[in-house]
Amino acid sequence: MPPPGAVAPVRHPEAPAPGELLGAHYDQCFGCGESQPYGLHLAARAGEDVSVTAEFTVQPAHQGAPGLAHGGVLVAALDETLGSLSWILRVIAVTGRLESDFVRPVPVGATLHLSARCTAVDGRKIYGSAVGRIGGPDGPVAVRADALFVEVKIDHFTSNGRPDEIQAAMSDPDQVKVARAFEVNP
Ligand SMILES: CCCCC/C=C\C/C=C\C/C=C\C/C=C\CCCC(=O)SCCNC(=O)CCNC(=O)[C@H](O)C(C)(C)COP(=O)(O)OP(=O)(O)OC[C@H]1O[C@@H](n2cnc3c(N)ncnc32)[C@H](O)[C@@H]1OP(=O)(O)O
Repeated sequence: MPPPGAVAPVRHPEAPAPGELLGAHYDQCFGCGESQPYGLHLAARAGEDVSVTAEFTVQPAHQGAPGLAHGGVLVAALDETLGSLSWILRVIAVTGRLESDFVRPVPVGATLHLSARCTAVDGRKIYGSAVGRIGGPDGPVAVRADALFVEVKIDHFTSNGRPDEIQAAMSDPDQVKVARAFEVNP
């Protein structure tokens, strides 16, 4: 729950337009990267205000029980969708806390229709909620989560990530472009 002093989130003036595909923030990301064979390959789009939508189809590699998605994978999908709100706020943030409810089992082959919105901002603390529905964008809720993200600087990654991957990312012009987009924040 956001504290009493929290304010409404503000859509960044240069945020992608509603409906625009956001693309991967890192090609090796388990959530959205194209280069992760068993990743979620989650594709997120900008929504109205400070919101996003995303889809993820459960693959056999994502099973927990026979024919059912692993709960941790579903939480990863919620986390990734919430993280994509960064593109709308133009702020780099990492998950500090994520509380999830599993409401319905999600079979392999099902597409999870996700939506997330930022509910409040309090300094570096960013609050958000997400749901995942099955059977269609208006289908029943299968999973949901409330989260607190904390704004960080780029050195959160460069100081803590394994040097091999950091060096590879910093020498990839596409990756540097993504990082730069978040550095200017009026
Ligand atoms: C060159 C390569 C660049 C690559 C990246 C480039 C660009 C990225 C761009 C876009 C991103 C787009 C999409 C991202 C999509 C998905 C990603 C998924 C997100 C994740 O999957 S990300 C991984 C999991 N995540 C972590 O790996 C975090 C580990 N963690 C920490 O790194 C620290 O823990 C941190 C930074 C969270 C805080 O540390 P800190 O020292 O900076 O700040 P501090 O502790 O003071 O907290 C400040 C205020 O938050 C409150 N607070 C903190 N944690 C709380 C909790 N759990 N519950 C309640 N309140 C909490 C405090 O109570 C205080 O509140 P107050 O100010 O009121 O006192």
